[in-house]
Amino acid sequence: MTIDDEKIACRARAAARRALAHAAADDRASARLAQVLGEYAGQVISGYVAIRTEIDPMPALRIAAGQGSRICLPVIDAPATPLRFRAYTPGDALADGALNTLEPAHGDFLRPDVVVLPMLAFARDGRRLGYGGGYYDRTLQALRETGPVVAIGFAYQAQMDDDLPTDPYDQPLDLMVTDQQIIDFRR
Ligand SMILES: Nc1nc2c(c(=O)[nH]1)N(C=O)[C@@H](CNc1ccc(C(=O)N[C@@H](CCC(=O)O)C(=O)O)cc1)CN2
Ligand SMILES: Nc1ncnc2c1ncn2[C@@H]1O[C@H](COP(=O)(O)OP(=O)(O)OP(=O)(O)O)[C@@H](O)[C@H]1O
Repeated sequence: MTIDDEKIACRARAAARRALAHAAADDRASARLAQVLGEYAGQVISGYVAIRTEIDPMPALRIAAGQGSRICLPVIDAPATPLRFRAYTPGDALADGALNTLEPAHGDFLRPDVVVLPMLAFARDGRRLGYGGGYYDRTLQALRETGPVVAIGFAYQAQMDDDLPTDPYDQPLDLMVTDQQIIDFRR
């Protein structure tokens, strides 16, 4: 199998585990994410609007907004380009974006200090696998080239896969928050 085929197989397995975890979800993961985001109170924090069975970061983002953080959401400009981030107040209306996503139609473009990002699978060492668009890989690479940024993965523990295939361009996570634990890969 090529690495691309291995990624496709790993995505399919992780999606099935994620769907099971999503059906049984409680609010433990949200509480953990809110706790971690509290350490970045007052900073610019990017979230996402959950699609399919992704774990929902909005409850924690609302709490972060209440702590003086500015929230933003990813906006797709074009295929194979980094995401941009638009200011967002939790509860505001969203518009249809590309690839079945929802995104802010207006608002300032911000550079996030913290990026909370979804995934299909992660490994215990901070590697991550997304849907295959390479959007977050390109985006984190660009952000890391221009200054500090903290990449926080948010997922169900069931999405862990230590054997997930990785390429040299895959951008690692700094922190991982799940329904069961917080892992800091920086130490
Ligand atoms: N919630 C969320 N927002 C996100 C991402 C994500 O993974 N999750 N992204 C992370 O990169 C960016 C968008 N990238 C995406 C890449 C692929 C698909 C995707 O496979 N979508 C479809 C197929 C859509 C179509 O072709 O119409 C699907 O839901 O099956 C979605 C978003 C930015 N926003
Ligand atoms: N930093 C980068 N610069 C240029 N191309 C990149 C970069 N990162 C990834 N790519 C390209 O993006 C494509 C998809 O990458 P990959 O399969 O690793 O995405 P993913 O991690 O599953 O998705 P995402 O990052 O959107 O969550 C690959 O063809 C890869 O060549």
